[in-house]
Amino acid sequence: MALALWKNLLQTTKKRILQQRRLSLYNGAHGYEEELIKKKLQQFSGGSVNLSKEDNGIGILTLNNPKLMNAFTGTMMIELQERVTELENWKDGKGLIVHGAGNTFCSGSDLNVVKEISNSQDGMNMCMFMQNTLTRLMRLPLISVALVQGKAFGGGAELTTACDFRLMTPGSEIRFVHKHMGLVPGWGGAARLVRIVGGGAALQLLGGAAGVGPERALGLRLADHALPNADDSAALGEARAWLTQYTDGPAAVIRALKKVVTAGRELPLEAALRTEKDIFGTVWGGPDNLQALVRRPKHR
Ligand SMILES: CC[C@@H](C(=O)O)C(=O)SCCNC(=O)CCNC(=O)[C@H](O)C(C)(C)COP(=O)(O)OP(=O)(O)OC[C@H]1O[C@@H](n2cnc3c(N)ncnc32)[C@H](O)[C@@H]1OP(=O)(O)O
Repeated sequence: MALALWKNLLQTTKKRILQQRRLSLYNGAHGYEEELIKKKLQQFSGGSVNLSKEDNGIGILTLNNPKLMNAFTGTMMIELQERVTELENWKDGKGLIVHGAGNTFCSGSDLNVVKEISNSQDGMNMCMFMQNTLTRLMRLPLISVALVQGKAFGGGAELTTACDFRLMTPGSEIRFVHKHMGLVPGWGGAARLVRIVGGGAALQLLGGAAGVGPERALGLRLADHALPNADDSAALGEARAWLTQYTDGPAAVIRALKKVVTAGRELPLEAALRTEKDIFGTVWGGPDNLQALVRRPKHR
């Protein structure tokens, strides 16, 4: 009995590790040394990344380092990875809101950390670490929203692009400041930005390194909606209400919807079609489908 349980646990753990590898971009074959960079990042502590999972299937991910405008310390990068793993294992989840504490989003990497890891090996490992985490965040079977209050600068701007939608409050600003730091985005922000706004607008945003408020962001299709309220809890409530219009419904169906969109977004057409077929197979004839057939709703 104990042996069977142990074997089961081993198998589940192996499956989970394999799944994380499949969803990640980099491994040892790419010269990526995860344990090395985690050990390094662990030295730079401060702030936290918190997750609360609500009964409505919406997760609230909070970047919590308001003293530094929610800049990412080393331990926050590690905590973000841990929270993403938690979300991958949350089978009832349907949506996710990413926001910052204290009425602001995130001012990127903590510049004190950047200075300490400015050598090439640490820089490449940190870049791969954050790309892995943000790619897994983007691929979660949850409809995700970045709630941009205050400033989303540098890596903070990059993080917004790993969400499906960006909502902006009055006075908020997304700004790719990398040029002024002698850098280009390294957390996958450029590749994702091109897919969101197109190559021309991405070059304007990166080359100009200027702040973009809600109105211009809506025009560029960088933002999906402007919220009326800048106040912390009111904005969170409004973001929740906005997201609920898309997450309302059975978890299995909402999660399957996000998966077919991820496939369409990332795969060549034939592979995306095959994936869509496989995901279709998971809901066809399933409980939600059979119940709908009994109800026979009219979609007037
Ligand atoms: C690979 C790295 C790259 C990436 O990941 O893509 C990066 O992200 S590099 C970091 C890019 N971000 C920045 O350069 C932001 C720098 N900060 C600012 O421009 C301003 O602080 C602000 C964000 C516009 C806010 O200005 P303001 O409202 O006037 O507040 P303060 O400047 O007084 O900020 C309060 C406090 O927070 C500290 N702070 C802010 N951002 C960071 C940061 N990224 N790293 C470290 N510390 C940060 C700021 O220094 C203030 O602290 P004190 O000086 O102790 O008061």
